[in-house]
Amino acid sequence: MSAKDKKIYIAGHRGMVGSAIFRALEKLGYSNLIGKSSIELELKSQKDVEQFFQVEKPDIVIDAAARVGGILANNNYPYPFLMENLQIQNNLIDAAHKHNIEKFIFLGSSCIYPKLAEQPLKEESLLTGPLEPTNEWYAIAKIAGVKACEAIRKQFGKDFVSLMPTNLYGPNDNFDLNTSHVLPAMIRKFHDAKMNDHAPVTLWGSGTPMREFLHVDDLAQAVVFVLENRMENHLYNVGTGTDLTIKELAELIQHTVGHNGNIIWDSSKPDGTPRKLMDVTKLREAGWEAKISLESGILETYQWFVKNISKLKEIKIS
Ligand SMILES: NC(=O)C1=CN([C@@H]2O[C@H](COP(=O)(O)OP(=O)(O)OC[C@H]3O[C@@H](n4cnc5c(N)ncnc54)[C@H](OP(=O)(O)O)[C@@H]3O)[C@@H](O)[C@H]2O)C=CC1
Ligand SMILES: C[C@H]1O[C@H](OP(=O)(O)OP(=O)(O)OC[C@H]2O[C@@H](n3cnc4c(=O)[nH]c(N)nc43)[C@H](O)[C@@H]2O)[C@@H](O)[C@@H](O)C1=O
Repeated sequence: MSAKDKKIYIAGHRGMVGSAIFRALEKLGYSNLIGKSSIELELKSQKDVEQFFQVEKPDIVIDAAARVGGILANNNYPYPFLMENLQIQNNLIDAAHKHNIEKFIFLGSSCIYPKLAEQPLKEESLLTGPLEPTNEWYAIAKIAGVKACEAIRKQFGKDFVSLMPTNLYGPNDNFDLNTSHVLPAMIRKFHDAKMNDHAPVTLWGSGTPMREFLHVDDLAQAVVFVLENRMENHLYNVGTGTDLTIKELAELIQHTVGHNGNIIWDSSKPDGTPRKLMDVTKLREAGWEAKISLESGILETYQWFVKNISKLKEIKIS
């Protein structure tokens, strides 16, 4: 069977990451892709996941399903960020193992690394120090996923790989101001303020933390690369290798959107980790690197936001 005819299940295919992976594979001619919404398949249910694997028998699984959110959502809802992520990934990883899936790609996040780890963050820094408190719940779930895939690889020699992307953005992002990450939040806040006679925009924290941003279509290319190659290691960072301060990001988005008002920094909101720049040497040496500049990525995402403003998703957490 040609690789492009293999049955590939993309868990979370309606989300920002899953939909980008789906688009990328479709464009390359992969003809047997499956996705299920959370209404069609509740991934927290072990029974339902097991039944799905029995019926569908996928060859390859990409896990882009998770409880995801920005700094405030992570800080305010520790239980779902820990428990839902453990449940979803445990069910998928264990079913993939039992059903002898030939390749499994697990998506985690740069927050798995210790808060004060040496920068740029190398894969070897995992479990060398305390985590950032605003997202330790989510990070612990993701670390468990990385370790489960590593254990299966070590004990059974199976091709289970974990990718740790930096902060992502792009089409189908979450623009809900209570639960979103900073980049979509800034697009929405500056756009709404521009429409409101260039009213002031309130942003969170001090503006001094540094973050690295990767366009989700670049991440999708990294996933395709890992899908098409037998990787030497179990864990790879995915990023651009460059970062900027939150204040610099605000200025870039303000300029792109065309807002002329003031920016107010709300110091009652958390800054989170001071810096989390990825060392992407391992994946670059294997043959992948990011291509989309932050400037062009933000412009394209802003255009997508304006076009889709009436049908944006709202992510509520309880
Ligand atoms: N966004 C970011 O900045 C970053 C994301 N990542 C990782 O990328 C992955 C995807 O994130 P992203 O695309 O941003 O997240 P989204 O919130 O956009 O998408 C998550 C997807 O997971 C599905 N899902 C969530 N819970 C369940 C459930 N209980 N049962 C079935 N499906 C479920 C949702 O399905 P439905 O829509 O049908 O409800 C949704 O499609 C995650 O693993 C995340 O950790 C890593 C680094 C940064
Ligand atoms: C991907 C990653 O995402 C999260 O970590 P984070 O990077 O800290 O999250 P963030 O994007 O929400 O914020 C980045 C910075 O930006 C500042 N900030 C300013 N103004 C707004 C604002 O309006 N909204 C938000 N959300 N942040 C704002 C904010 O105060 C912070 O200093 C984790 O959930 C973690 O689990 C994870 O994996």
